[in-house]
Amino acid sequence: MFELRLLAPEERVEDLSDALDALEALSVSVEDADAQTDAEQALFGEPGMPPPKDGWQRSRVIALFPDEGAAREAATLLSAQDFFAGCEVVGVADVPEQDWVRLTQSQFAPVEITPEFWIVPTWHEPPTQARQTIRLDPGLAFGTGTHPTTRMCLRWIATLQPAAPARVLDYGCGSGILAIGAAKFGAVAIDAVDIDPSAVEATRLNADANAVTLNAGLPDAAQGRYDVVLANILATPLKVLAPLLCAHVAPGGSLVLAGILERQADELKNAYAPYAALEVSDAEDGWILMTARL
Ligand SMILES: C[S@@+](CC[C@H](N)C(=O)[O-])C[C@H]1O[C@@H](n2cnc3c(N)ncnc32)[C@H](O)[C@@H]1O
Repeated sequence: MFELRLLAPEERVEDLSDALDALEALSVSVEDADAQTDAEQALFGEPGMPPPKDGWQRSRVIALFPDEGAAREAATLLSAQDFFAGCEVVGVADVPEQDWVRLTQSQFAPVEITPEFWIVPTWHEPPTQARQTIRLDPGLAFGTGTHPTTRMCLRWIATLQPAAPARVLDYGCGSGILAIGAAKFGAVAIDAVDIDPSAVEATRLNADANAVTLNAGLPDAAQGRYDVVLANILATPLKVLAPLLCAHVAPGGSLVLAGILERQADELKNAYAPYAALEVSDAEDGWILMTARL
């Protein structure tokens, strides 16, 4: 395979990517051309959402083609377009054959939640100190343990006492990682719900792979009261869902919310004030975990 390397200002990245797709590039990736320099720009997206921009001030756009002729022809065609103004062809290079599966897998190492609790891809051996593991491979649904919001929820779950059998609701389950974590820490009756049917399917598959019994479904599968209600979504839907989520928490039960940025703490406290007194109980990389006892 051959890669065509281009430089583009931020406002040209979308047009360039669309044109490369139309020219049947096998893949198009965009990187910060100033990465690892003082001019590097951080682009943050909320969990499950794309970053707020299409590219960086100076973006490196790399398109993969099956042969050199196709890569060079794409460079010629693009250079003739009006929207190419301000862009630059850096070159065409041969990409050595690689074991792509192995390369992709090598990017997903086990993730430590606590020194004894780890998320471990199926192609890895669990670390020797792991006493509890969730086996999970990257898939279509959000939740592999690499995002701070998921990790904070899992750290909270790891404090559950195995002696107290708990009915748990995972609202916005994604991959099902929180529901599976709750099962590993003693929960006995677990409902995991999501508006996305592919997340429901992923949750079922991941639960089976972890030998965990749970009930996965669309949101109306959540019924009655639970000892623990977990929801890692985003601040705006969490505010809308406040009465519904709180109505699912049993008296004396716990509400655990994530997907909230530090600066959103007061908005969330106010939205939940009629039902629960939310407190910030963990923080990581600008994200917070908010919990309440009802
Ligand atoms: C950030 S992911 C969290 C996944 C997983 N629970 C975790 O902690 O990694 C949020 C999930 O919530 C789901 N979701 C978003 N809005 C929802 C809503 N109103 N009701 C139920 N699920 C929702 C999304 O489809 C997505 O799978």
